[in-house]
Amino acid sequence: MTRHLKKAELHCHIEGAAPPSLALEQAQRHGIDTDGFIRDGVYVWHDFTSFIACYDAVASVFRTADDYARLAEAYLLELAAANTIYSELFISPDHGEAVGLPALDYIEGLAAGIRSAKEKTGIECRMIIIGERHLGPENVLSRAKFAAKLGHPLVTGFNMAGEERMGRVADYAPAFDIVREAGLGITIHAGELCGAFSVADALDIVRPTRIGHGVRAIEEPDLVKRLADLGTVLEVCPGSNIALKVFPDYDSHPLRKFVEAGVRVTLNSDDPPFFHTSLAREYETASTIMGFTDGEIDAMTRTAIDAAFVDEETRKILLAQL
Ligand SMILES: Nc1ncnc2[nH]cnc12
Ligand SMILES: [Zn+2]
Repeated sequence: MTRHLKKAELHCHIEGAAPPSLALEQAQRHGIDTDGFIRDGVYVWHDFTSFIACYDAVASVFRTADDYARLAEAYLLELAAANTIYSELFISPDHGEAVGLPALDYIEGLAAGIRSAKEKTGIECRMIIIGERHLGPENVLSRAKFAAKLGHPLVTGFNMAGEERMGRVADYAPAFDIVREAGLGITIHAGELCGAFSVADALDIVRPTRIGHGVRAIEEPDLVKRLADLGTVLEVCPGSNIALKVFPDYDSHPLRKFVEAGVRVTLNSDDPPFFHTSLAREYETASTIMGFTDGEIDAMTRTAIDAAFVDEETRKILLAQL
């Protein structure tokens, strides 16, 4: 039982956290037909490409700042009810803009939801701006420039997500140079759809403190050692990896091997309802299926707080709660 354990999450995409019930309500409110992407109350996709198409369709039912406030608050209240003290949300203003919602309104809507959840439960939350890799280097660069200039107290980092098989990390290097210069925290999706070379590229070129997934680094023992030596934190999302068939089953999942090799790891849900999971379920799976002790799981939560993109005063307050 992990119900009693304090929890923290570094890797969850906000549109990917929308339960189908909320997406259906939103679709009804805006008169959008959901037959193409929700069937029998379940999101419809079968591989990474169709997952991204489904994600984009779900995102399109959130159209106003209030819609995004509602979504962020609902997700954070669910996390807080599961004993979660900290959440980092990946936000992609490109999804707002795709339905005519300006980036600043998108962010202010999310911020309102975050503030409301904090008032109700005390949960602390920060936003990480996403550049979507499949929108191309120019798009990611302009999103990085936007993030660097924003100066919003709740926006503390930058990440690149999306289609990892498109281009090489080097194509996106200028975007990361800009956000690094601006002092934002940096994390990047790598080693999920692509192999160890993608994680090595990320380390060489982006020099992030954290990597989203990173799990396919396991294919290269020297790279695993490099991650351990550098202290790079992996945002591991086991349920997502199984759902997307990065690994066939939990027995083949490398989380335990990373821990044994001294790599710093955290537990995350990624896009919970798409993958029939939740942060609470990831914790429970780590315990009951992957065999981690409460002490080992607590250590992952502590690692998440240590690696969180927050100011040191907030980190101290969060650590004191563990
Ligand atoms: N698992 C994932 N990998 C890459 N991009 C994503 N966007 C949302 N979920 C993602
Ligand atoms: Zn992700």
